Amino acid sequence: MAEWIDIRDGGQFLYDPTFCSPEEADTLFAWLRTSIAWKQEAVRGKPLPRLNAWFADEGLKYSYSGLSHLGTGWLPELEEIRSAVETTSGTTFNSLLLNLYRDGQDSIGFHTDAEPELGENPAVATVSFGSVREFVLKHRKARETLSYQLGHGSLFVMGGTSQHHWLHALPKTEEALGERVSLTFRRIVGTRA
Ligand SMILES: O=C(O)CCC(=O)C(=O)O
Ligand SMILES: [Fe+2]
Repeated sequence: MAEWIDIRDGGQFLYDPTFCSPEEADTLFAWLRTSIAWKQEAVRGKPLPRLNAWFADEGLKYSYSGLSHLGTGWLPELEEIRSAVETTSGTTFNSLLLNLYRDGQDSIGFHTDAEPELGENPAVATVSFGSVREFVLKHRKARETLSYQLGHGSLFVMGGTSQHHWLHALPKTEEALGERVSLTFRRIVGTRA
């Protein structure tokens, strides 16, 4: 059973490399590639170096890339993963941002997931499929970085005060890598329509 690990300044994470069995992970990865309407979003006119999709509880309002969205519900497959993530992480989630990194040149730069609509100490749970990618956490003030190789079928949860003190990123790499999909579950609070 994966355990929570304390990091500097009240941050916490949990890593479960065998969250999905290899067979489950293969099936879900193939399903995600073909069943999700992936879109390249642009922020201030600049295309993001990855593709995205969103799901949220029906009627839930949230903003993303500067646009307001209204949740329209879940697909059964995603609901099943959400429920397993909730059990392992001991947290509940009402929204999901999916990322598709097409190759090693797709990435996400250092940022926090500290949007006000996620509340004071948000937990963000990431399930990974496909190519193994490096996930880096960097403390805002101390010279400390933590690096994890997020593998096919793994679960990584950031919790506690992580989003106040730590930035995270999925750096570009020159390695010839195939696709990776990440499912990032979040809980939006206090914005119900
Ligand atoms: O793909 C990942 O593992 C990280 C994605 C991320 O940080 C985000 O979507 O906010
Ligand atoms: Fe993030």
